[in-house]
Amino acid sequence: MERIRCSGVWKIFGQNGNRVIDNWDQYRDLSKTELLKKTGCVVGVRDVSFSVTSGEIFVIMGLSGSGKSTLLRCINRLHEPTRGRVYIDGEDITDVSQKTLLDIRRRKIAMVFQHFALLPHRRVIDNVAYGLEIQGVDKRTRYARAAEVLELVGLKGWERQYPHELSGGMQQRMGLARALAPDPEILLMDEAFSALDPLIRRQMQEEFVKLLKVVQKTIVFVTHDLHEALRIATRIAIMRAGAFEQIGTPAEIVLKPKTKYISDFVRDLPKAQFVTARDIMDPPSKWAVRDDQTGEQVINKMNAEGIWHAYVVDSHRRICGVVDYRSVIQGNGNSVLDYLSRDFPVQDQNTFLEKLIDVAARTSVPIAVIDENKRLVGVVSRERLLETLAS
Ligand SMILES: Nc1ncnc2c1ncn2[C@@H]1O[C@H](COP(=O)(O)OP(=O)(O)OP(=O)(O)O)[C@@H](O)[C@H]1O
Repeated sequence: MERIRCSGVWKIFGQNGNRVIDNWDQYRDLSKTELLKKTGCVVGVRDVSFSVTSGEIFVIMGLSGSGKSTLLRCINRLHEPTRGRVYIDGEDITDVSQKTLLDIRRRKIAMVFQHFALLPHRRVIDNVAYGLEIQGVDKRTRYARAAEVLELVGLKGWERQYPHELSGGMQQRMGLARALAPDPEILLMDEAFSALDPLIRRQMQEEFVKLLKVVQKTIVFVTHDLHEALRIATRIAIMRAGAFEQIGTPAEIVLKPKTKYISDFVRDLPKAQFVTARDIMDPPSKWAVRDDQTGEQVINKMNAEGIWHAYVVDSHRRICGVVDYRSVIQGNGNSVLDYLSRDFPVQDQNTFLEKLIDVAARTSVPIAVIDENKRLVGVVSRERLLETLAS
């Protein structure tokens, strides 16, 4: 379900921003400084359109000054877009009164910043309950909820400490707990993990992704760190000079950069750490045969697809085993089950390329890829692995 939609959003800082937009062709080739000199304006965001669906982690990534924070702030109108529309759950929030806007923000949207305002003289649990207090939630309910979200972010046992008694990483969790307490549907996060040192940061990223599997939220996450973006994103938008240069899944960004700018960005990345089985697998239909088929039918299928192995699945798409071309063609069994071998490599669809390479090195059978219900969802062949590595 679509939660957020930005349509042709511009943010120009300075007077007469609309005039700059109307005459953009005239200004597009100017540097930032030249534009400022000529018009007194600075481009924050330039004609950006995208939508984010429920459950997504949409990461806006780009170098300093590319417009990430400005765009994020346009989503909840902390910055008033100069032009364009922003829809939250289908409602055009660029067109609502200040009162309605405040109400939408309070009910649906929370923001998490790199540095958030702690209340130093209040205990951790008071800090987390504070947002609910402002909303007029009664004391018992807000403290029960605060305790619940503190447990969720791994801070159970720290409720009665003061913020300064917590490490940076724990304070960041506290910030997250505070944002989660009112149960917002949308979280806007601006460099939320940037203050953490690398090891803790990585741990936070992993926990964050895990946490989001438990609490379904829609996230827009700003970062200047490409590794962070690739690790946590469902989709990434790379910004450059106020505009989107490319939007795509981490694998699309890494494997199919659309412009030289992006390919320069991703050139030295260890691809194998960001591409998963899901990104490169062939569809299961190419490799799967049903357990009630005859040997002849299976050979026909293997000939047609040009494959040496076929995975045999039951009516629930669960794998029964694998058959290889030679044994089926040389054999005289009736059913494909007569040739079944249960010795095959199988991996979860989220397995990273680096692990798949290890697995492929130990077997000649293509790797079966399964989902959380253990159903065959694809196959990664040796050819596909080599192709990906060479790309
Ligand atoms: N309040 C403002 N007034 C004038 N110009 C601004 C304002 N806020 C941002 N800008 C300009 O808009 C452009 C985009 O800034 P923004 O802060 O969104 O970039 P960013 O990608 O978030 O950068 P960083 O990673 O450094 O925070 C920059 O050129 C900046 O100078």
